[in-house]
Amino acid sequence: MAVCIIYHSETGNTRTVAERLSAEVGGDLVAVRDLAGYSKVGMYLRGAPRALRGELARIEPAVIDVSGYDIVALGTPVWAGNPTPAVNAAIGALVGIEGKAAVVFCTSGGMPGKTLEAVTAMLSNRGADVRGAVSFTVQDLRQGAPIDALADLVRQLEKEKVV
Ligand SMILES: Cc1cc2nc3c(=O)[nH]c(=O)nc-3n(C[C@H](O)[C@H](O)[C@H](O)COP(=O)(O)O)c2cc1C
Repeated sequence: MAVCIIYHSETGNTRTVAERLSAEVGGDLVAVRDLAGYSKVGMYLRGAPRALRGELARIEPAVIDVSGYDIVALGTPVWAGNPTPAVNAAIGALVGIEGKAAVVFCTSGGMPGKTLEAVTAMLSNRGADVRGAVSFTVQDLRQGAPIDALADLVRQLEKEKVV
């Protein structure tokens, strides 16, 4: 069962979840880069307002073809209670997402706001079948908390696809 794990991460937390998910369930990792190249301060001064407005970043890769996969996992950092502009753009960059099972996840300082709902809505608008959403806090991740809730979701989807 082919799993594609797509994520944006500026400071490493969302990447950590993505890599741990890949270690547990397998799957290819796709790191989305925001070409704005934010500094730490720039993320707050320029990035957060853009996230709040739901803007799309210029990203690399510009096209993300998931047509060869069965399941797509998409992860975003929370910026100002929203997905990042890079993730907004990544959803637009997906090719072959129609009808595909998907799960979404985010990492935050503890106030994820409407991030998971927003990602779910955008993916659904692209025709994905979003089957679950999991929120992680930086504190939990630092303490090595398991990512079972997310890995189990993917495993469950794999089971359903086999039968
Ligand atoms: C610009 C900016 C805005 C943020 N806004 C929020 C927020 O609204 N709520 C929250 O709980 N954490 C917020 N955070 C914390 C991040 O969501 C958290 O550190 C996340 O794990 C970062 O992911 P990354 O390490 O993959 O880049 C913000 C961080 C940045 C840089």
